[in-house]
Amino acid sequence: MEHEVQRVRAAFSSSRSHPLTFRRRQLKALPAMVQEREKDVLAAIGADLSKSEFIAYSQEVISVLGEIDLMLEKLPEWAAAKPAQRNLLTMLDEAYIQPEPLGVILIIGAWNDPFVLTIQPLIGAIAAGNAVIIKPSEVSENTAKLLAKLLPQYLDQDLYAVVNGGVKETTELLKQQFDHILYTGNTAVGKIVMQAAAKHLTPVALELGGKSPCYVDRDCDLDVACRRITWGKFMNCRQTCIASSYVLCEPSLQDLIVRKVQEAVKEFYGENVKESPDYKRIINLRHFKRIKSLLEGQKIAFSGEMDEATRYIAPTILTDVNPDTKVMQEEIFGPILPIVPVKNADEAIQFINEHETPWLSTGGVTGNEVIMYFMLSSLPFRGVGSSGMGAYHGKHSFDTFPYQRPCLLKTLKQEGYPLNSQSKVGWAKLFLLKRFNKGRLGLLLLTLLGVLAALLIKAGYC
Ligand SMILES: NC(=O)C1=CN([C@@H]2O[C@H](COP(=O)(O)OP(=O)(O)OC[C@H]3O[C@@H](n4cnc5c(N)ncnc54)[C@H](O)[C@@H]3O)[C@@H](O)[C@H]2O)C=CC1
Ligand SMILES: CCCCCCCCCC(=O)O
Repeated sequence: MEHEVQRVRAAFSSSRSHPLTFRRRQLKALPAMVQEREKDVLAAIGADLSKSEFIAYSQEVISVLGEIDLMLEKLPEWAAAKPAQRNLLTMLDEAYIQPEPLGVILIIGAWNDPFVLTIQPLIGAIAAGNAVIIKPSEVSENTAKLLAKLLPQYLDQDLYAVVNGGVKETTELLKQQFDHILYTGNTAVGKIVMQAAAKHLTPVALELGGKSPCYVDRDCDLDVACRRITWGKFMNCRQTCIASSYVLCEPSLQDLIVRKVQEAVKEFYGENVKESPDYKRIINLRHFKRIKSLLEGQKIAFSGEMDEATRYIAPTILTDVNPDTKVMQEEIFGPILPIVPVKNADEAIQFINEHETPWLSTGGVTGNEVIMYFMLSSLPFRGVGSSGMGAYHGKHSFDTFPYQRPCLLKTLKQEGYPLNSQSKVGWAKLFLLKRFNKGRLGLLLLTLLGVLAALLIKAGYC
């Protein structure tokens, strides 16, 4: 492992990942890979998560292709140095902010959307000029193996490496020094990642899990609301971190919501959900048993059907759910929709605020919608509090993976050091502190004085 990280670091030290032409070439290789090996990519995702080709493409491939197009279009603008505002003391100097590659980035992916959650951060890291070690989740092993096979065929093999393996390998990787780590996965492991990173003072972006509350108001269009909740909640068997976890509504709406979600399930997946090609399975037996245990003692208003042999859990709705039960305490990450009755919107807000983040301070918010903000690259994809820190997608990836290096290139003419006299400190105060040059007239005078002083300095009179 150490050798692999050193190999990638040596490639980064050669600086060949820096030029924009190189970054563009690497970025362009990714859609080529997706196009030429589309069948393999969709088959691997399908084998891991039983997603049909249509669904795998729309959930995992489209946003990757969109992200690459955006990066290619915006790279020259985002990577360019940005002029910084100068003050009277630096009027003759050059001041700018230059986005610089950080170095070697570690990307640790999760299994639930194994392609997009690994490749989308990779795009940002490449665009920002970094070298990258990619650690796909071992749980989605088909996608992990395919990435290890394909990426070296399309990308620079020394700068971008895939490391496969389980907890042992990830633990070993985390002992190495990186310049940034982006981890997607559960909160408990997020803490392990952050502890490991702290040893090297490595910055982290943690994309973690949590609860995503969904409040259904009496005045909303209930048909539309229930269709959207159904789509987000049961897509990928709700193995999606940002889909609604539970519904809060007035008691009088509860039965209506059950009925309308039930209707939408029938419309989306047919009479027999188990036979629907669009309905997925739970990723493994461990998660199947965990989700099953969440139903103990609950009032099941719809379905609850399960089949351990095929890890099938039907879209299931629980009503009158007690907030103190396990299903409301843990992240569900499965197709179970608890409904918790509350008196009104105020009580819903109070309920959400009393629970662990995401509270009303959430990583993201959607109104009249679920999930879809993931598809809009102009919005940062992020958690807050216990659902994580740091953001990526589009420009936000570009603000995460390079660092913004402040650059001040000073003229050689203006030399006033050392600042060791009362009069020099007086001049510095006058030039730098607003409260010493209050009032428009004073400011104008001061500006004129500054310009005059600057011209005199430039002309060599001082
Ligand atoms: N905020 C976000 O963007 C997203 C968050 N998630 C969250 O991810 C979770 C589901 O993924 P997981 O089951 O955690 O995925 P997982 O079991 O695949 O773990 C994620 C990664 O962590 C590594 N890992 C696991 N245990 C480890 C340990 N003890 N030490 C070091 N590394 C370890 C694995 O090798 C893997 O690469 C859910 O909580 C979900 O909410 C999922 C998707 C998106
Ligand atoms: C139009 C399809 C939208 C798919 C969104 C996929 C979200 C992936 C990240 C997650 O697991 O939370």
